[in-house]
Amino acid sequence: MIEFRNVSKVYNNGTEALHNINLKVEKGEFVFIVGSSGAGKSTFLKLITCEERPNEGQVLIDGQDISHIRKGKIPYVRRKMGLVFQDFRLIDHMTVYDNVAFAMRVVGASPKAIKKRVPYILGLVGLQHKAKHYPTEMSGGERQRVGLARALVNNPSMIIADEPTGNIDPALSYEIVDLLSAINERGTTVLMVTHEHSLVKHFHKRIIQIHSGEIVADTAAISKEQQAAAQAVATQETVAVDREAIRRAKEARAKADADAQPYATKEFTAPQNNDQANG
Ligand SMILES: Nc1ncnc2c1ncn2[C@@H]1O[C@H](COP(=O)(O)OP(=O)(O)OP(=O)(O)O)[C@@H](O)[C@H]1O
Repeated sequence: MIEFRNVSKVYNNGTEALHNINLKVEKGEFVFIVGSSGAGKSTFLKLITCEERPNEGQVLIDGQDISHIRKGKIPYVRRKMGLVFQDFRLIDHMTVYDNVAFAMRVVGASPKAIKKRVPYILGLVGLQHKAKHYPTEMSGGERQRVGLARALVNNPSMIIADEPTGNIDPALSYEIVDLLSAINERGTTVLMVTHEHSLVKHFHKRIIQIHSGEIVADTAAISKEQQAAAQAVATQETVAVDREAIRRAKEARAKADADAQPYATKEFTAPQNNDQANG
């Protein structure tokens, strides 16, 4: 579980990137983080990965306050996380297999464990047949699947992805988010920053919108009871759910959809067309 308590981040040059952020992401959630360029999205992720520290407040991972954690302890926190980057960050002179195996070697996995695990993970992302290829011989979508395999190989409890589809063909972006969804369904928490409103519209996930360092929308702002009832409605498991709860759930779902709607329309703008969209 990830929790932000009154978190603010000011960079050394005086830029306040985040202001008084409060939120919880429960284990197993899938969250899109959206917002215009400079809103504070990457800073938000960097506070989770301990790349940056907050000036105020606390960031908790599974109940552990990591805001002032000692440098030597950071690798232990990061082992809970699989990181996926916009620019893939693969090692070009290593094969796909070795790129993924390398992530296991650095945490001290045995050769036997590596030999067993890497082919399994490559199978999971549909790349077992490309194990001997080099990243430079692959498409952007395939490279990002290698990036996902590397992020997953040490069995993290969460995937932190900063614009993972930013450098790939829009059609292939869906494949990547499909894969992230499948991974999420197996219990891994997913946090994904994106500028692609079509993805956010297509995949019905929790959406957190950051604007000028503050959370201005969060579609999870419905009660647990309403979420459970909404789920029951969606799966027709209505036996134990009373009619009033169902009605409230439907209302909550409609409100959540309405809240999510701006992301599918002109109000949610990618940074490259900000001027156009705002003008
Ligand atoms: N290392 C840094 N030093 C100083 N200011 C920074 C630093 N990193 C980010 N900022 C500033 O903090 C604010 C938030 O930046 P951040 O990178 O978190 O935004 P973002 O929403 O991820 O933007 P983008 O979508 O363009 O990646 C911006 O004003 C940015 O210029």
